[in-house]
Amino acid sequence: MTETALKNTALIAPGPRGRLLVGNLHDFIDDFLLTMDRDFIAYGDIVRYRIGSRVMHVVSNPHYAQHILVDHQRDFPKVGGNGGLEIIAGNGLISNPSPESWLVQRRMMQPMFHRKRLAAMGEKIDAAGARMLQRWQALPNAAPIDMNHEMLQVTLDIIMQTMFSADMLGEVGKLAPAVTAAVDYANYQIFNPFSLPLPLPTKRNRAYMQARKVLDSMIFGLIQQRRAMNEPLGDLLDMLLEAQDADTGERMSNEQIRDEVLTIFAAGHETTANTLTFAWYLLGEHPEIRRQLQAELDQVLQGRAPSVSDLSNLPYTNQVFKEAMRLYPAAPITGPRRVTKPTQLGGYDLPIDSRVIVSITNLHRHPAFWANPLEFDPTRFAPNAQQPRHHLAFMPFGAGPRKCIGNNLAEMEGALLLACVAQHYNPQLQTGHQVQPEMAITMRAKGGMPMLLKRR
Ligand code: HEM
Repeated sequence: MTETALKNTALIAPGPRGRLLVGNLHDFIDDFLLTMDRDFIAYGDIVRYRIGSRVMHVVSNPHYAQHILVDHQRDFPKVGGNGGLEIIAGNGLISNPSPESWLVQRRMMQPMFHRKRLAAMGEKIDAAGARMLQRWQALPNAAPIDMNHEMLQVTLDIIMQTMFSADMLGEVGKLAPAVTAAVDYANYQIFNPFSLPLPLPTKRNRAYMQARKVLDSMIFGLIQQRRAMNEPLGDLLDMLLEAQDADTGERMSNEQIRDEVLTIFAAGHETTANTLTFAWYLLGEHPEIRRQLQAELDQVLQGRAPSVSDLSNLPYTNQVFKEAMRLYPAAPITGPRRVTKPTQLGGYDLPIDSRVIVSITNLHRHPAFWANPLEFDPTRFAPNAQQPRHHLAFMPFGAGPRKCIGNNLAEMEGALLLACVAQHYNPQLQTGHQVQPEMAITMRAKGGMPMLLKRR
């Protein structure tokens, strides 16, 4: 069929009615995750929304994800100017909307995240896990903790260790609270599109500007200090400084390095921490699965501390982490893409210049691709149990050229931290707490995850 013929037969996708001027914005602000879930059940794999005057579709089918993110990705570039992560990461890899300059950046950064290079950082990850356990040893049995806070602390420790070498960690201690303040501001901006512009000195704006100042001066200081050193330290900062465009030999400017450092900070620790937090909740609710995980750890490790090099011998541990990512993907949607060519998906028209988002949450729970989709069952990922399903029915790290660059690091640290904790503890949700996921740039547990840290 020609494009014109396609257009003539296209239908407008179903979706909830919006309000007069703002369209469906209020649904997203009220509860983004609930809206996506409810409308998927009510309307199906493509749902049409209106945000102000702009049409946006949320798609929840792996075939459509393949079309948008992989096969025709050039026709669906990532959109800039959305606030959110861009506020922190500027022109960093995750938020750069220009396909040309993004490609140069991606080629420069890809080798940093190669499995072999990351394995060389394994000791730093092992050490961060050991530090967490040491901290916990001082607590009494069944001490009440916020598991989300604990997981954020350890993943931040890992990203600090791998990004900056240990001798600089004292200096960068101030970085973490400034990143948290900037992420809070970015999150507020997403759900409050009519908030007062930055130059106006509101309390919130001033707090953000202050955090931004700390981040800039500290990162530029570290870059300057490192450029003056002769010895490479082998951390991510070194790799950013050394990264070169293979074709032109060009290196990154200080501003670009600052943006990439903040991108890796912002994209690289909360995601893994939130996944682990939900994994502890799931394991607490399913003691039989936790016991199976512990049996594997006991058998393979024989009581010694786990290390990154053990992970290839811990298949069930890896499966548990994957299944937690399936049920609670830390990035529940892809960033919005712009439709630049007349497109039909599933018989519905996606108009030019409209936006399209892939719902990772809905793909991961799609009843056509998963048996008992809401059940926590790590054996779905056992090598001998792979059901014939579309490979994008599970895509916690996205797909296509803009797939997560940190996926290997996330899987490595996720499985290692699961092993570290499960070897010694049976964390249990505190009685009476209702777990509710919420969207805050990443998917996180609303109000944290109050648990009792029971020793095994
Ligand atoms: C469980 C942990 C993680 C999850 C679920 C996750 C998920 C994702 C997803 C879905 C995307 C694609 C977004 C899109 O298509 O719009 C993405 C991109 C990205 N992620 Fe992750 N991520 C995780 C961990 C990490 C880590 C550890 C790092 C770095 C240390 C990282 C850095 C990035 C970057 C830089 C991009 C942008 C890639 C590009 O556009 O070329 N992520 N991530």
